[in-house]
Amino acid sequence: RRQRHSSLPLPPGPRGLPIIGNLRDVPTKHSWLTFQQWRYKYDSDLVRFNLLGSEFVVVNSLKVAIDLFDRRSRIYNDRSNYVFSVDLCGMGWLITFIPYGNFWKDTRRAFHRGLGTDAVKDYIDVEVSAARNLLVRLHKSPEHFMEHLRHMAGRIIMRSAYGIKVQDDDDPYVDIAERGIQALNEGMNAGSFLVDSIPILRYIPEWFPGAHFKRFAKELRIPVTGMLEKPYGYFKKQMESGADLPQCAASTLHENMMSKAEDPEYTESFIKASLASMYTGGADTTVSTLGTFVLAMVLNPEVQAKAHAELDRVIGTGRLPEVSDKPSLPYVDAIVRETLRWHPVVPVNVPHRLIQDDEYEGYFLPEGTSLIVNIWGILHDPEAYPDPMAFKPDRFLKDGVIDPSVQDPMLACFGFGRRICPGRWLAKESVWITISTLLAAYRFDNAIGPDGRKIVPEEVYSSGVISYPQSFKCEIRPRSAECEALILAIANEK
Ligand code: HEM
Repeated sequence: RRQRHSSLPLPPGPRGLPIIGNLRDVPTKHSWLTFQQWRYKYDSDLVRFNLLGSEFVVVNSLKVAIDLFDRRSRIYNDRSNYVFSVDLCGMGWLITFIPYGNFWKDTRRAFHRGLGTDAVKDYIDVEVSAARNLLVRLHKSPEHFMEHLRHMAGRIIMRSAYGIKVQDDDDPYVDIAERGIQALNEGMNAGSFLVDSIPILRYIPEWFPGAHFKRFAKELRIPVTGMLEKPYGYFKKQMESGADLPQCAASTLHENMMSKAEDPEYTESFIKASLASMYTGGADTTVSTLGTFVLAMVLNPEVQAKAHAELDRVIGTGRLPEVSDKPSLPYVDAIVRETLRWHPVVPVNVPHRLIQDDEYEGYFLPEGTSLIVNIWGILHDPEAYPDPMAFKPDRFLKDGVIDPSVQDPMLACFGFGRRICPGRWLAKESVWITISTLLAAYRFDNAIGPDGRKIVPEEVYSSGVISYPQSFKCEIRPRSAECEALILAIANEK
């Protein structure tokens, strides 16, 4: 029991039981729905709960998230709450889990140099070419659309991070990265995080009954380390052999940082961490966003028809939009915003750890508290977004243009403070390019079941850190003969 240093109360929240705290109150699935109910039940934007002695506070409003994570960023952006479990699974290099400190700052700096605001312009061609490749793959096997989206995301990141041109099928580097991501997800779900709440578990030998999580964590280290080392190894080999390397984050970082490094070993360690974090942070998030887009189009044919009408009017049929067309396509822009809002990829972010006692609006927040932002809750606040469960791009428009008075979902969906998603520039660009390209070429409809009736996909989402739409069936067809001819012409360009 910690000594309290304040007479102020803690934020309100459910009463817990001795030792386990609120373990039974926090659902393991779709926790964001419960967090939103708590907001109303306790009439507070800050709700507290306790898990096995660890204090948590859920932030349920944009204003509070900005006040704490942006305005008090020095003390609200640590992540040392996972050091033991992360070390156990060999994930210590992943930016998301690096505690606030010099290694994290250097890794983020490298990320910004490689894929930050300015650098991202260099990869527009990569994103456009990946979106065109997606059109061709969809034409061949539309039923495997989720796999094609995954391939496209891998293609963009491998090329922009390491300069690797991914093969059309069974690419070894995508395979390594995918196995690494799967291992990371399994590690996060396997209970290894218990060692952070109950540190004594660290000393339990692997053979001890119930210590299977330790053996499991050890197995995960192989794919997780492969993801860090193998693509980087390829890049380095190419570089050392004097091969003609395409412009990529790895080459930018070598030019700008490695060549001037006082301690090359240390510099290389954070460069490698930033590059591998690009794939880890960028692949699944992009796939989930685009999966949500396809689901939204199938469930909302009237929205799709409006987008098609806008594209036909502005750029003409049988043509693909270019990035420079963006300002003339406000309805497509509104669809991108609504896709990011409707089912945010990260509904509840990975907790930020508070590094010193603090007070906010009459509540005491003790050092060591883990703060979670209910991103889903913020993006489903009926005051900001009336009828929040519906997919309505029109909510962002007024007189045919984007209405600046409607809260941009990008203010919340990429997180907050110094931990805000460093890949958001790349993500924003590639999501817009892919959505506009898909809308220009294809129509998404309900699949027809064996009984001849339309199959209406359910809006069911997974519950991990990254939330995905459950796999669903749909029909994806070129919008017209002209569009089909365009897709076949792209296929023949190769
Ligand atoms: C639609 C796509 C994406 C969404 C919605 C998204 C969302 C997020 C969110 C909510 C966070 C947590 C921020 C916080 O803790 O407050 C995050 C962190 C992160 N994202 Fe993204 N992201 C996306 C795409 C990407 C891409 C394309 C990359 C890489 C190229 C990336 C790399 C990362 C990394 C490395 C972190 C960890 C940052 C840190 O802890 O310092 N993300 N992202």
